[in-house]
Amino acid sequence: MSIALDMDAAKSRKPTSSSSSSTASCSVIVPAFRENLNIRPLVTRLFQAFASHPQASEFRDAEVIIVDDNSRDGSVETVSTLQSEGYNVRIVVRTSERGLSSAVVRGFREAKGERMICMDADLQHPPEAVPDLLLAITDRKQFVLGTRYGAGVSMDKDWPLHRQIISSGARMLARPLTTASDPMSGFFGISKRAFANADQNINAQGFKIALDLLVKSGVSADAIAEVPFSFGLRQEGESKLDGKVMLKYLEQLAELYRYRFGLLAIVLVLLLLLVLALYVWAHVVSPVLFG
Ligand SMILES: Nc1nc2c(ncn2[C@@H]2O[C@H](COP(=O)(O)OP(=O)(O)O[C@H]3O[C@H](CO)[C@@H](O)[C@H](O)[C@@H]3O)[C@@H](O)[C@H]2O)c(=O)[nH]1
Ligand SMILES: [Mg+2]
Repeated sequence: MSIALDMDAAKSRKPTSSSSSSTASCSVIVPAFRENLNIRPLVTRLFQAFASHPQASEFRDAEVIIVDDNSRDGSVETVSTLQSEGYNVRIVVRTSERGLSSAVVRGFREAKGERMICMDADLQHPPEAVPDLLLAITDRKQFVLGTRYGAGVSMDKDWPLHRQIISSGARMLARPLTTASDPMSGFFGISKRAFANADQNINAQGFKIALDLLVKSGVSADAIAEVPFSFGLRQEGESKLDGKVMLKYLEQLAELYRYRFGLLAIVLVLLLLLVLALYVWAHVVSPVLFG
């Protein structure tokens, strides 16, 4: 078996496909770093979900692209075995770049599908929800967001409290940029066309690529579909989110505020600071000084 670095390791078809793999109606992009143990269950569950969907023919040519940052943990070999079993999955191994968002962008650029989904490798995003997410991308809805805050869905009760708090804070800070309920979600989809609109301006730092694309693709609020899903627990391995990722998010926010509001961003920040100062004065300083 040959391992191609920074290029497709190989290609093949999913077992039930009878059509050419040179075109794909749908692409599923999976950023992955040290996810070998999750790759087989992810890929087999995805193709099972396509095959058993009432509109299975829509997914005849579906492809899965794993964008791996040189994990060297057996992921390439696992993909190769899956290919030999007939699954239309390939792996891009990047050797000179690192990072979740840039991996996703690379996958979107490689994708053949008109409709594209991004999902994590660790099975926190249910593969069974992918067909409906893909179908939610239409001419009118160019963006689909898997949301953890919709009716009837829940965060896994074991998701750590500190992650829930960080996530809510991050969501609040993004409010001025988008009306979407869960712009922090790593489970989302975009049409090739909307992605092309954003491509020149993407900031592929950090983890929050959906937010960047929401702002830069210029999709209007009514062109965003939302599909609730239950956010599960990572199956194998460890989360890669750390303090550095959170800092990158603040940098990204500053850039997006500038992008969206220009000079007004500075006024907005000053206003926020003023409100904060007034609050501190009224609730902390004034009671101490004047009783
Ligand atoms: N190629 C590549 N993939 C990466 C990298 N860092 C993380 N990934 C992959 O990106 C996916 C998500 O990484 P996790 O480390 O599992 O992130 P998380 O803490 O669970 O965060 C997820 O949920 C957040 C919402 O709470 C999302 O905001 C975030 O984007 C992500 O989906 C996994 O498939 C992981 O292997 C990287 O540097 N390179
Ligand atoms: Mg995870």
